[in-house]
Amino acid sequence: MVAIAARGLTKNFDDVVAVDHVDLDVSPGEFLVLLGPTGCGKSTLLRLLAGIEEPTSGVVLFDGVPVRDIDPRARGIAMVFQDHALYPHLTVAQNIGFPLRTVPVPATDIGVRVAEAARNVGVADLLSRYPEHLSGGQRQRVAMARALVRNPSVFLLDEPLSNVDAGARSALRGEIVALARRLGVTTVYVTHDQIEAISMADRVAVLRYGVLQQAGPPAEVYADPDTLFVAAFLGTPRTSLLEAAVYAEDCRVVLDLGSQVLELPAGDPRTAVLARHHTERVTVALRALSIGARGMTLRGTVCAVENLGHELLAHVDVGGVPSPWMQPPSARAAAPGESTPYGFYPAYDVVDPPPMGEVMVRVPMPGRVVRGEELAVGVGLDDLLLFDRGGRRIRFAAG
Ligand SMILES: Nc1ncnc2c1ncn2[C@@H]1O[C@H](COP(=O)(O)OP(=O)(O)OP(=O)(O)O)[C@@H](O)[C@H]1O
Repeated sequence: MVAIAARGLTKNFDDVVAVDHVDLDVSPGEFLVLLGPTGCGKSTLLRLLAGIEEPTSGVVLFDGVPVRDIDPRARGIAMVFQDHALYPHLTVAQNIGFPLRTVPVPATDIGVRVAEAARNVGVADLLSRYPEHLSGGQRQRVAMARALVRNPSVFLLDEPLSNVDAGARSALRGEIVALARRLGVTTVYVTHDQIEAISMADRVAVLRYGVLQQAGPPAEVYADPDTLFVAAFLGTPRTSLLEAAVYAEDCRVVLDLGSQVLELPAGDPRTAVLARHHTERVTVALRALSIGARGMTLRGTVCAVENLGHELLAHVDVGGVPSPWMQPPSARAAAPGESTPYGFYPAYDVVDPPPMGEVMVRVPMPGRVVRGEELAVGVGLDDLLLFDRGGRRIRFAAG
């Protein structure tokens, strides 16, 4: 098992800073997921970690040794990409065994290793087939077996499931994690899918414009985001972002949302911390709320209801001012596929605009809520994630 470390890792392509002073450690045997929107530098960072891209500055270390000083064959890296790129004229067995052609392995061992790799990824019964007779998921399994047949110590995967249909994808997620654990390989997995990241990672590292925003266990990064970007990027249903001004007077602190205010509980030491931000504009990030009293109250009108089967999701217009961070590409007449200045595409795009000035409210089944209904929604102090104008978290706890 190998420990991977990035130190001050930077990669420029002309005037594009694809990876910007990244410091990151991946422990031996860890499953780390690089997460971020398209163009944020995930693939470039992965290639830098593999030593196949030369950094503009900084270094990648494998067990303390610069990866560029290690002979590529001795790095023990297996890579899997989005386009599994199998050889169409070779059978599954021949595809899996292909990397062993260049290593001194006795012919009898090749068969054993191919069979073992195939078994590991669940394609042992497909060995004599050709790639054209495989489903997308099966092809990606074969690509993984081909990568693993050399018994690597580092496994690097770049969006391996994006061409796999939704049904096979969720099964493969679990299998990839189980496989990486069983083989004890240090794994770095790239995705722009937050659900994939959260469900697979030991730790998730969120990137935006090449800058590492936060790295930590998924539950921690989700619940305790350091930046507005992380709060907005992680969350299903999407996190609502509302503009507010802080107003503090004596021991009273309110968040002025424009059409209504949230009065924070007086006397709570966490409230006192916020008083230091008197008159500042902040962004309030709210994950889906639930019905019921929670100290503070937001009032609004139900403007849409989604039936998710196990619950209803009410979009409640609270008359808030949507954060400028959330302007969709349509607001700037961006070309399809273009990212916003904040890198939100594809999480927020023209077809599926973000909830503007709304909050999401979960209504458990059997529940009833209809469009046009007035709702009073409870908000607890712990529900509020606040960010300053630079998108940095304002924490209630002192320090
Ligand atoms: N070889 C290259 N030459 C010039 N610019 C590049 C090159 N490779 C990447 N870039 C740019 O660097 C930035 C990061 O690209 P990268 O492919 O690493 O992002 P990504 O997060 O993996 O995106 P995606 O999810 O779309 O694959 C982008 O702006 C991209 O256009």
